[in-house]
Amino acid sequence: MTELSASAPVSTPQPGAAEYPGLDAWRDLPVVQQPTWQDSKVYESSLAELSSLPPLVFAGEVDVLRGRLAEAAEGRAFLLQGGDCAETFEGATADKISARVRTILQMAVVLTYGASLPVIKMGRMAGQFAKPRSSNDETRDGVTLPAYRGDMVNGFDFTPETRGHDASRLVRAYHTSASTLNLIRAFTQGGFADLRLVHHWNKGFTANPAHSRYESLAREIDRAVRFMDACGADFEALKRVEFFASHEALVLDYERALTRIDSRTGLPYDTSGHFLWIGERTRQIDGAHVDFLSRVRNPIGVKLGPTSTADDALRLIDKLDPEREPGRLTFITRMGAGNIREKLPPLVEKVTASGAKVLWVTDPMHGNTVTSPNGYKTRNFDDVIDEVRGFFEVHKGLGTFPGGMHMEMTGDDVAECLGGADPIDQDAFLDRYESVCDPRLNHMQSLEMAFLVAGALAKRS
Ligand SMILES: O=C[C@H](O)[C@H](O)COP(=O)(O)O
Ligand SMILES: C=C(OP(=O)(O)O)C(=O)O
Ligand SMILES: [Mn+2]
Repeated sequence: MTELSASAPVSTPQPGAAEYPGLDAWRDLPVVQQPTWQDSKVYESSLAELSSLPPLVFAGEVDVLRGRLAEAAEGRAFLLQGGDCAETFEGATADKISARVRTILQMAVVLTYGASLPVIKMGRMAGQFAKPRSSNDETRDGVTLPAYRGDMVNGFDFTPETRGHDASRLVRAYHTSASTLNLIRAFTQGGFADLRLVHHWNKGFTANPAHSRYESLAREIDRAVRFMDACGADFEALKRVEFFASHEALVLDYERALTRIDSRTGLPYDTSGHFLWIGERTRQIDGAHVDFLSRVRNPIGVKLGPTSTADDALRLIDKLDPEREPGRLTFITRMGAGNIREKLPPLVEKVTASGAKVLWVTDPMHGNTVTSPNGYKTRNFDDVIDEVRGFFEVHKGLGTFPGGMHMEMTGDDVAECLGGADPIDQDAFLDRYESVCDPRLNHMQSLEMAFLVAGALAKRS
């Protein structure tokens, strides 16, 4: 875990923010990866505005999700969590959002059908606008500027104006999340996600091995659906899907301003998303992020990289899930393909022995980032697959449940990760590398991954 020195934000409780004992305790703790806003007046007024805006998600939905994740922690469901490394304001278009949702629905169908397990569908969407970085600065051709930290903080263009930390972006992040979530809700509740459209989701994508495989699976599902239809089955349940929104809870002022007291329970919920996770760079046990998230009712994830010890995991459980409530805590392991078989077993063993019921999820992306010879941040599809295989092997060996996967993926035909059945090579990066942060699996690589995981899940039983 990289430690950056804390750059203390100008941070004070905002008028109108929800009152609840302890919600501001994080302000007195060491904090890393926070913006240094350039204008304190804009900062104050942006937070005051955020505090008065409606919640993005409803606490009741958050509770439903906690129940679903509890099922996964018990081995009766599987979590599929995917989306951009960094969403952008510009990228929040109907086409791009629908392609991502479609791809997640397709992956979910592959997994549900192949593994006969309910799949919890969750986007790294509608809020994934802030990035932790390994360096505060970026240098290009001898010019050094602040690193890009996500559209919630600064812009990607390499100019001093754009790279300044502008707090009015917090409000734009909220509105972009709201419109993204609105479209997701429309798609998933308004007919687009109807399982009878299983073929339709594949339209517009070029023919290649994963797509043909998907087509034959869709034909099988179609036949089954027609059969059930002829038998007079009720298809209401197939018309809509549950889809949850998640992001890394990084900029604590934003998360705090969107925290509300639920009128039903009187408890605080961070209403910026259903599920929030703490990143590998901000999971310090005595730090601000862990403290703040310990105080909200949402289900929480924590990324665990290769330096994580079993003791770290146990202390995180004590702090974030003292009641040992299934569904409350998810460990998202991102060890790297070369490490997972050695580093994961002691963590899983000790956590299991402690009696805690956490959900184990694999993020096979973040431990496998490399630079291509032509200078792009990339990942080899083979390494990503190898980490997934390692994750399944370890859990099989220990008799624990491999409960989900966390992917950086997109519905578009980009070229950012190397390899796959219709292989991407580094020359393709020149035209089709679009990510502003980490490389994502493209539509086809994502489907291919879903087939692989469905096979591994099916083999378990
Ligand atoms: O997802 C994010 C990246 O892994 C993280 O922002 C670090 O990236 P960097 O090493 O390019 O800063
Ligand atoms: C920064 C990320 O991951 P990690 O905290 O695991 O490095 C991320 O998920 O984009
Ligand atoms: Mn990333």
